[in-house]
Amino acid sequence: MIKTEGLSKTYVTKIKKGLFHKEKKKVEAVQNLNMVINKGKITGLLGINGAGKTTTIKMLSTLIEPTKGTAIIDDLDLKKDANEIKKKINMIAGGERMLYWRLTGKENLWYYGQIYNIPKDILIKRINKLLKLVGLFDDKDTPVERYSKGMKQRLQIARGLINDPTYIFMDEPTLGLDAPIARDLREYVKKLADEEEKGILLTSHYMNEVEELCDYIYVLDNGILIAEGSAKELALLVNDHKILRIEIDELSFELEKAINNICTQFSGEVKYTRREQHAEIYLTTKEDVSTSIATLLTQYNASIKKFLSEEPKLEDTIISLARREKNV
Ligand SMILES: Nc1ncnc2c1ncn2[C@@H]1O[C@H](COP(=O)(O)OP(=O)(O)OP(=O)(O)O)[C@@H](O)[C@H]1O
Repeated sequence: MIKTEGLSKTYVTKIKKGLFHKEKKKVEAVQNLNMVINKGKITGLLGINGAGKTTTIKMLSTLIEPTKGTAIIDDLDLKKDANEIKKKINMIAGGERMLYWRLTGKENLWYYGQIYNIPKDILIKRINKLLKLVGLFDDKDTPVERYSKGMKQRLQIARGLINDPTYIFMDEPTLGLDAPIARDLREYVKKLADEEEKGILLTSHYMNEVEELCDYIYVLDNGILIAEGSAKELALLVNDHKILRIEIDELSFELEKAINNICTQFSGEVKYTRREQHAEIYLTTKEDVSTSIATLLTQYNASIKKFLSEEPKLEDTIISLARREKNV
């Protein structure tokens, strides 16, 4: 298990003021973060741009030192045991960084294996296993410059697994990939947690990806942890209304009046749109009124074309949470 304890990072940069004067500027990128990452689970780290996600991953990967606080990784302390921790972790970033384009896929993995001092016989077996895992075995002797975007990204995953890490930090792993390739990658990520028991920390701008993959989510805003929970739990924190989207063949004024009554009763709002062939009803209420509305539609013999009870989207939730913090 990884447990961060008051993990914090303040960047100090100098900005030019006039010709000869420089002023120090402090950015509190991450403040007092307490978070848990379990083995065999995918933990999400979300936030709008500049929230502190990459900084958190860089600290956990021992690339930058925390200003305050620490993290305990199994029994090791991030600040004191960085060398031991490096063997247990790895980072997978989106994009095409960290790969050597003139080397083949296999040579890239060999190079990174050498950095970790992995014994030759183990490394050969592991490289073959990883190339098969990410579906690149047949292309192992092709230079990376001839790989497609998706192939490069799959090689990134293999590179991130070369030291057989217990914990993997994935920063936007599907960034810029086409939908089918991204879907395949999500499958790999799921497999790593479910079948290989890896503990994964994932940041992503794609909300559907986070909703689909993450067991537990932490939400950062301006470096501060503002919420945590499963996607459903987070949605419940801000979305206190339910949405019903209905389409019927014909909307009589009596039925409209009856729906209005229910709506008033449950402090809701309703919008009607009459079209040539059908009518649309968009209803938001504090409580779930789907059963009452369905009963009403049956009573009035309405011919129902669509009846959708919508779940609040995680993206709306994150934006609402961030707004709630700023009181806007
Ligand atoms: N090396 C640095 N020096 C100074 N400030 C930095 C540095 N790196 C990041 N920052 C600042 O720290 C804050 C957090 O940045 P970080 O990159 O961790 O956020 P993020 O959530 O990953 O953002 P994004 O989604 O845009 O990648 C931002 O205000 C950023 O400008």
